[in-house]
Amino acid sequence: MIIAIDGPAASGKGTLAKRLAAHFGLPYLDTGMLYRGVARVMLDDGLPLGDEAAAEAVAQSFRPGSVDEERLRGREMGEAASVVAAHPRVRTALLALQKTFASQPGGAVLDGRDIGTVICPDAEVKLFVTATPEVRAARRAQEFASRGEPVSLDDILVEIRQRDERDSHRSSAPLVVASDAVVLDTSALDIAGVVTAALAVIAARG
Ligand SMILES: Nc1ncnc2c1ncn2[C@@H]1O[C@H](COP(=O)(O)OP(=O)(O)O)[C@@H](O)[C@H]1O
Ligand SMILES: Nc1ccn([C@@H]2O[C@H](COP(=O)(O)OP(=O)(O)O)[C@@H](O)[C@H]2O)c(=O)n1
Repeated sequence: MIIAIDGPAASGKGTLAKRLAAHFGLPYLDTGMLYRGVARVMLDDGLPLGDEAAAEAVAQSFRPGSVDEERLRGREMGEAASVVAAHPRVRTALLALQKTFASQPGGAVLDGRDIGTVICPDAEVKLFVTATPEVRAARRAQEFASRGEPVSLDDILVEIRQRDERDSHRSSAPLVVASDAVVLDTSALDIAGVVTAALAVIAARG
């Protein structure tokens, strides 16, 4: 079974994806880490994020796990990832790796922005996980604070809105709800509630 999870920043995609992967014993790929990784290498090498050809070259040789995850989770990395992710050639360069991961025997869980629309259009289960920008900003602010990176809630809200805007309006694989996805609004749900709702959707799909 392939479970495709998409949604905007800090909606709880990764949290749900990990829980479902553990529940069903499936491998899990956080595809956002690929774009964060490409952006990290660009920044480390002093390359401008807007240079599509350079970003494509980095993406073509990028190996998941080659950059310490801690260096990908920082506040500026979500924004930087969203800039390189808007380059069509970067998306093409990362396509095969994601499709190969998804085609493992037994299936897989992937989360990102275009899993149900581009990477796994035939996934048995497609979930679009969302929450209000205010709730998502509060969750992310708490996450940064617990990592020792305290931030202003207002600043995080502005950043989340900017990222939503860029991810939803780019020409290549924009963030949209797949026509056959089930939308899970997690604004008023705790993590256990989201997992229960997702398992109910999966059970209903047989
Ligand atoms: N339903 C929820 N209620 C409260 N906090 C949540 C919920 N889902 C996720 N979180 C927390 O919100 C933050 C962002 O979640 P995460 O799964 O990383 O989101 P995404 O992968 O969509 O960016 C994390 O700190 C996570 O623990
Ligand atoms: N499948 C994906 C995954 C991420 N991305 C991009 O990568 C950025 C970071 O993704 P992420 O999933 O790690 O970000 P969060 O939702 O965790 O904040 C997003 O804002 C997107 O621009 C994408 O374009 N396609």
